[in-house]
Amino acid sequence: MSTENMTTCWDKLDQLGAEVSKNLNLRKAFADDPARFDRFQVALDDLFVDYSKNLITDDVMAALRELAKAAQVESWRDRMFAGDRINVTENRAVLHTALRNLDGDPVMVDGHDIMPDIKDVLARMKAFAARIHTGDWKGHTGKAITDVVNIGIGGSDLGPVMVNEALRPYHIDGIRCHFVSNVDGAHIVDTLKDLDAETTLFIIASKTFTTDETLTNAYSARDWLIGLLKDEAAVAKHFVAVSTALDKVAAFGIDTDNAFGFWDWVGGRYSLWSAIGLPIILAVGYDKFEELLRGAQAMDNHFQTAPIDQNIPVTLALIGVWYRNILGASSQAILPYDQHLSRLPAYLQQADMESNGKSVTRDGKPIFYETGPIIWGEPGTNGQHAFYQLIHQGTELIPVDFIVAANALHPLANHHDKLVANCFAQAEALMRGKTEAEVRDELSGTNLTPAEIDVLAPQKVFAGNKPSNMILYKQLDPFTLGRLVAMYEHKIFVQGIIWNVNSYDQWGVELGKQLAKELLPMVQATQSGDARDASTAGLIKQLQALRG
Ligand SMILES: O=P(O)(O)OC[C@H]1O[C@](O)(CO)[C@@H](O)[C@@H]1O
Repeated sequence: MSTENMTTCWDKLDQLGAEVSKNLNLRKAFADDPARFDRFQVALDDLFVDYSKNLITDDVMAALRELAKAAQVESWRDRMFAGDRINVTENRAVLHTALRNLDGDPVMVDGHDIMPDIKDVLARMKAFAARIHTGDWKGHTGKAITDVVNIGIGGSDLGPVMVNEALRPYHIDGIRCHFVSNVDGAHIVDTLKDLDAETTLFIIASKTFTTDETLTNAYSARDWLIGLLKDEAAVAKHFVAVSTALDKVAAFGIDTDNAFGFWDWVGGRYSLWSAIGLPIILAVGYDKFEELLRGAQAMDNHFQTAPIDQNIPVTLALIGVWYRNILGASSQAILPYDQHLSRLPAYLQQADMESNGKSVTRDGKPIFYETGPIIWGEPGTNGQHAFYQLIHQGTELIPVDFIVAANALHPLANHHDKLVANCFAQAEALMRGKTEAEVRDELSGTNLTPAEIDVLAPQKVFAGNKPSNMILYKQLDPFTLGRLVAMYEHKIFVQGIIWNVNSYDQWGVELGKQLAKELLPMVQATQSGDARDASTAGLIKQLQALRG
């Protein structure tokens, strides 16, 4: 990318930012321009994105698209899909897109077509899931499996958790999936409390098979099982693994015939499409998993072929850059009006913040501009009764993604109508606000005194001009969920290119892991903590005192 072109683009955007901050009033912009909604929208079939309620003008969008061109987003995109090693710090390709390239061209890594390997693992997962679902796979005592416990953390947990919650209406009867991630023993103890060892299957999911939390939980699960079934041989029928490190799987004691592999070109937070998706297949069946992959593939095709001005991930990414770098927003709210998407914000926290929470460039130079925003959110309407106050009347600029389905997958149509009305109402309220004149007009009909009105009126003013995207689709089926998740993956990719960071490493998680290892013997009181900094040493002493 040419730094000079980028600088010219940023200068132009800065200038537009000053103009927009001063002059753009969204309520007026809609009143003055009846075509605003028609102009600021992008779609992929029924997946529709209204971005007209953003603090943008045609000039802003044009300048942002110039920025995308200057950053060579399209050629980086093509390099990613082609298997170039764009994860430079780990010298790896980034090919989660190949995992859903179900009927596409061969994808080559080091001269080897990876598509047959991908299809082979899919076929093995399909056959395994069929054995579980039909009861053909028996536990150690000859009973069929009723409960599956996925033990994993981060990317080996959040994706399947989010998808299994999102696809709850598609769950197969007779199989319950549970997820244990936290090293806090409460997580596994609470989960296992109501389970029957004879009918429980554990999936140990870890890309590296070295993650301490996962191995600690895996060993506790093993102890629990052997303790109840009184036979070490039981492990063979109750433990399977998902990993890129099949040698370590074998060392743990799981037969590699019962292991499902994936590859180093799949990033942990991009891995739900790989064997990491096994709990999804067990929960909803292989065919629904394939629909999920096909949805992601549809978004991949769109991302690769739609022109920049009609490209959903590119558009969302550019609008995010506009808020982050020009208008000074530090966070992005993800507000799905869908109870089944309750884990989407947590999933996107890892996807986005672990990818773009960086402060050096791909080639190791310090960065002097803002990169990834804080991602947060909760489903509506619950959030309305909690934190929306701050979005409407607080001092932060918080761009919002509203996400909602036109149709519910449950029979309570009146609930869904209210849900959608609330979702649209929030987007409208944020945009239009309520002026002091409007508030005073309302209060004039009450029996408040003029002095009381003077105090109350400013409290009831909504500044408005608060931005949001509305992401609307027919229904939350596996295909749509696949499109939605891939849309965010590619949004994150585009932003990473513009910010010149490597979105596919995560060195920022290492220091804490290293220090936890050092501190463990001090917490266990087998080593003195006195040499640590005064606060840490003091905390260790205080801990020992409290333990008596
Ligand atoms: O699948 P693994 O290797 O156990 O790693 C789990 C998670 O840990 C991380 O490395 C961060 O701690 C994530 O990137 C990853 O998803």
